[in-house]
Amino acid sequence: RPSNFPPGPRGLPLAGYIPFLSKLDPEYPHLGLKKLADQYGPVTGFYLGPSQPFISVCGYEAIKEALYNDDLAGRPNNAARRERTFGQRLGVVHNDGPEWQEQRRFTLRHLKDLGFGKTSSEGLIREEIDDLMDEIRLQSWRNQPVDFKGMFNLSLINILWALIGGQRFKRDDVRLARLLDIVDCFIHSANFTRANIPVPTIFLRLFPSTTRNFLGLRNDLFTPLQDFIRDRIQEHVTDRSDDEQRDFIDVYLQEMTKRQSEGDSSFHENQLIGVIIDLFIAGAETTSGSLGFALLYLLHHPEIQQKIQKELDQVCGDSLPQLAHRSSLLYTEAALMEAQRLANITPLAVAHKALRDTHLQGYFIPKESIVTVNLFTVHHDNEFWKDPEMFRPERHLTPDGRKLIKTDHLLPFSAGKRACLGEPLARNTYFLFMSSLLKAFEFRPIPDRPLPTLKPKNGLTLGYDGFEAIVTPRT
Ligand code: HEM
Repeated sequence: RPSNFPPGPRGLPLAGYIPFLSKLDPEYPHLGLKKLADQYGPVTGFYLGPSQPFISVCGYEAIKEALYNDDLAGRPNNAARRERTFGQRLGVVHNDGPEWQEQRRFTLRHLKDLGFGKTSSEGLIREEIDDLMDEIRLQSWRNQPVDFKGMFNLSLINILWALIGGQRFKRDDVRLARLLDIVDCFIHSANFTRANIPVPTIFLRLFPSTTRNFLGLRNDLFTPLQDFIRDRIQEHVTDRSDDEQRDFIDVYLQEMTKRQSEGDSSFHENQLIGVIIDLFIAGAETTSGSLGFALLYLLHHPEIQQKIQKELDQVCGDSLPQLAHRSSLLYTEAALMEAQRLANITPLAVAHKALRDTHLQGYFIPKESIVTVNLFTVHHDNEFWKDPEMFRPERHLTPDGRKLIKTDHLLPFSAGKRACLGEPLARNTYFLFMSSLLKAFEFRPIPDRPLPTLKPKNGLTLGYDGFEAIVTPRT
């Protein structure tokens, strides 16, 4: 250990702390790392194997410092991660340096031009809400319970795919079902901390499935998704025109042509596939998990559901809520914030990496350290929230209920240079789906059955377990 390295457990020679990682908390890595913070302090350091430093950052002060230190805005780079994108470092989520900057800026700018997070995408989101409501009406016919397992993923992939590829899928499209399975299986078979263990490429080549299972990185699942995206890109190549840019693929292809004539360029077909896979993986499960957990909390708290519905009726009258209503729907907004705080969909964000030697809370952080920010510990900060385990929307409102309290103790999308790229779209989607569903329907638990569990399904993000509810139209 270099001098002034953060305090933490020693582990074994050569293996470092690897054998003990899963023992910290067998189910949830963020809870395991929190235990280390309780013992060693907010910045804890240990080694994965003989030479890979791992820094776990917990608590508001240390996390804020880490997120705004640009030296910590890199991403781990290992062979297992590169497998997802043809053995190269591509895309936005697992990239860094000038290539990441260029791809992130381009993606964000052009998705915004296409309506990402603006009112112009409201129609697109509304179309998916209408379709989802039809499905709920169909399932709830004659008071049958509605099954919410995987219910939202399809709508969310459709919103993303409309912006990226200019199409939407039907609910019974088998290609879509397969893509959704891939995303779900990849995210929920993964283990956040083990995924960072540096495994040499030779092991991946010689024992691919053992290594993937050990790391919890099932990159082999991506082949059909890559093929699907490549086919759609080829369709765009043949039928696109320079005069009309229908979607993100058109815009990207145009940039590719322009840049390639200029020589060396980070814009190429495999890069585009990497970016699209990132948008799918980062965008669908996170938003779907947020919606599922918000509904679950409201099944557990019918009085809060009624209060939201009362506000929706007062503000929106007979119509479904729109983005324009948002600033008047303060209680609804507070309840949605509270559900995000408690659900902790991304409790450890995405792993960061130290791009150069730096310091955090006075400790020395060596270049190439993997750094995790435990957002869960901010959302469950006893001192700040007082009763963090309680679902209490009022905590996000001033005492007279007339203003929302915005605080950076609520960080579902993280912060700093690496903050979520999809935040504007995610916020609008989350608000429009939840408010529309609650305006149109009442959600109740199934009588004589235990309330559905709030215990999250583990993985790279925390998901809700499938649940059923009685859904009745509101008059
Ligand atoms: C409620 C839904 C969402 C939540 C809670 C969420 C949360 C997050 C978090 C915590 C990070 C990691 C930040 C860090 O490393 O410090 C992240 C990164 C990212 N998110 Fe989201 N996200 C959501 C929706 C979306 C959507 C809809 C998209 C795309 C359309 C998206 C695209 C991305 C991308 C591309 C990154 C990587 C950014 C980078 O590394 O530069 N996310 N998100």
